[in-house]
Order: sequence, then structure tokens, then C-alpha cells
Amino acid sequence: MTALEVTDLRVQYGRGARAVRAVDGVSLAVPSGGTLGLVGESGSGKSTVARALVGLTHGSFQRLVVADAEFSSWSRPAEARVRRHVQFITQDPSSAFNPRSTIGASIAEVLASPVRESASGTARTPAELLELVALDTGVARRYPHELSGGQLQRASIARALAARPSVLIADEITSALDVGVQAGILRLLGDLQKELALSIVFISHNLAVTRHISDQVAVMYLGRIVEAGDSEEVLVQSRHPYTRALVDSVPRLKVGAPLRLPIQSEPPDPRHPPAGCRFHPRCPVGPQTNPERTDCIEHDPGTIATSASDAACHYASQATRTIAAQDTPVPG
Ligand SMILES: Nc1ncnc2c1ncn2[C@@H]1O[C@H](COP(=O)(O)OP(=O)(O)OP(=O)(O)O)[C@@H](O)[C@H]1O
Repeated sequence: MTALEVTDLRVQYGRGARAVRAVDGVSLAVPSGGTLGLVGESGSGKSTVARALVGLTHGSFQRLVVADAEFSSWSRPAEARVRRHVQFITQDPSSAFNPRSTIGASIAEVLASPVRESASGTARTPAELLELVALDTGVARRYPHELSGGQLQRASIARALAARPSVLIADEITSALDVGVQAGILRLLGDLQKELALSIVFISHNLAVTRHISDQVAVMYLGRIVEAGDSEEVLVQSRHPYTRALVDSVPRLKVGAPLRLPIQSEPPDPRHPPAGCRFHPRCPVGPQTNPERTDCIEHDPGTIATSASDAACHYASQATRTIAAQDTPVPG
């Protein structure tokens, strides 16, 4: 079964000279019951992909498959299918709650909604859902501002699960939390995935955490996927120089901090992506250091579908990179 798949997703912000192609032909498939990690620098388009997949941002695509139903454009049936099967959790769990409603009332609202009614399986109560995310059932009587960040994130997961989704899109869900609390949320996500057979899109700045939690990883650069494949393959035996630069930045990372590449230059203006390979002006093995590599300037290596296990680089290497244990500070 295909939990979630999209082909040629495109999202543009603004028009004319100021238009930004934030997502420029992304094709991804979430392994059923598994996790697809989405990584890349700040501004590479990860959140826009997530928001477009749930219809919060308007995008176009060639094909969208949600729980085995296929659509060729956004339509009411496509929206309904997404609302029924896909839930979105963000870095800011308070956005999932009405500050004037108790946590229990907010969860009950989802349980009573048409989305929930069409779901299969036995109904759960707010108390059962809170237990599922390891919160005391008394939390149902509390208001969002009375909970800690970690408790509120657990409550937002409980609220998302009230709809009985088959897919969870988790956008930087641990980046605002302390390391210890992060570890608990990540363990919870893993346990829930096994128990409920959830398929997960895990978006994160943290490569170590992404490697730990994901079966497959897709690396985004300027709106495109530049490398994709098995998580170990991509993050340990990276083929794309951009992925290697990301991996090399890990020791310098503070948990949750934006990625800083060990490359001098700033990312290009997304309104005017470079011709040829979009990474060539910053590439440590591209034409700056190897003038004979004119392909990088003249030919666009395109984008990679997550099903392909490949890198969009004319000189993709198989160089094995071993991330030293001390460089992968997986919380917990
Ligand atoms: N509402 C918006 N209006 C205009 N441009 C936007 C908007 N949201 C995002 N962008 C632009 O789209 C591009 C992709 O942004 P996006 O937030 O999707 O990246 P990201 O990889 O999720 O970054 P981060 O990790 O910082 O969240 C960036 O160039 C960003 O400036």
C-alpha cells in the first residue's frame, strides 16, 4: 500500500521578478509504516513541501497518492482524503490548540469531527489518547498554557492521533525542546509508529536524529531533492557534495540550530537560482576548484525522486564517509 506519494510537486511564492520557486519539482514516496526524513539548510523548501502536502500552501503536482487513492490535482475528494489520512504536527504545538479550551475538549473536538467519523477502528476517548502519548489523564482538564513544551507536544500528537491518520508529517517537532525532552518525544514517535503502523515524514535540521529515526532520507537544496535513498547510504556514504557538506557540519551543530555549511559562501538568492547545477557556485569539488568541470555550469543535473536512491550531481562519488560516534549526538 502507498501511504503518501507525490510526483512533481511545485510551489511558487510571489509573482514576476520576486517569485520564489520554493518547491521545484519534488517527487517523494513515504514508505508504508516507515519514515522518510527530509533534511536541508534553512530555506531549502522542507516546510513548504510539508504544508503543500496537507493543502495549507497551494501547490501543483502531477500525481498525488494518499492511502491508495490517486489524484491529478487538488479537488474536494483529494482534500478530504488528505484530511482523513494525513496529520501535520509542527514545532509550535500551541498552534494546534485553542488557548481557551481544555486539552480534553480540543481532543474531543477532533473525535467528534466528520474526519474521525469516517475513520475505521474503535473510537478512543481523550483519556485513552493521552495515555497513548504517556500523559496523565488529568491533563485533559488543563489548558495549553499550563503544560510544559514537551507535554504540549505530546498533547498535540494525541490530538493528531484522534483522527486515526495513517501518515504523520512532523515538521521540526523537537527543535524547540531541551535535548532530554527531545529524546522522549522521538522514542514516543518510534513506539507509536510500531503500535499504529504509522508512516512518517520527519523534517529536521538535526542530521543525527534524522539518521536515527528514518528509513529513507531525502536531501533538499533550493527547492529540489538533490540526493535520496536509504538513510545510512545517504548520510554515511553520501554521494552529493552538498550532502557531504551537511554531514561535515554536524560536529559544529548545536541541537536545533540552523545548519551552517562548512562552505564560505551564502546560499544563492532563491529568486535567481544559478544555471547548471544550483550548487556549483558553492561546491567544494565543482568548477571553482576544478575548472575542467564545465558540466556543472552548463548542464542541470535535475532533481531526484525519493524512490531512485541517487544523487543529482554530474560527479557524484561513492566516497565512504564514516560519521564518528562523537559526531552523532542522538539525544538519549
Ligand atoms: N510565505 C512565504 N512567502 C514568500 N516566501 C516564502 C514563504 N515561506 C517560505 N518562503 C521562501 O520559500 C523558500 C523555502 O522556505 P521553507 O520555509 O519551505 O524552507 P525550509 O527548508 O523549511 O526552512 P526552515 O528550515 O528554516 O524552516 C525560502 O526561500 C523562503 O524564504
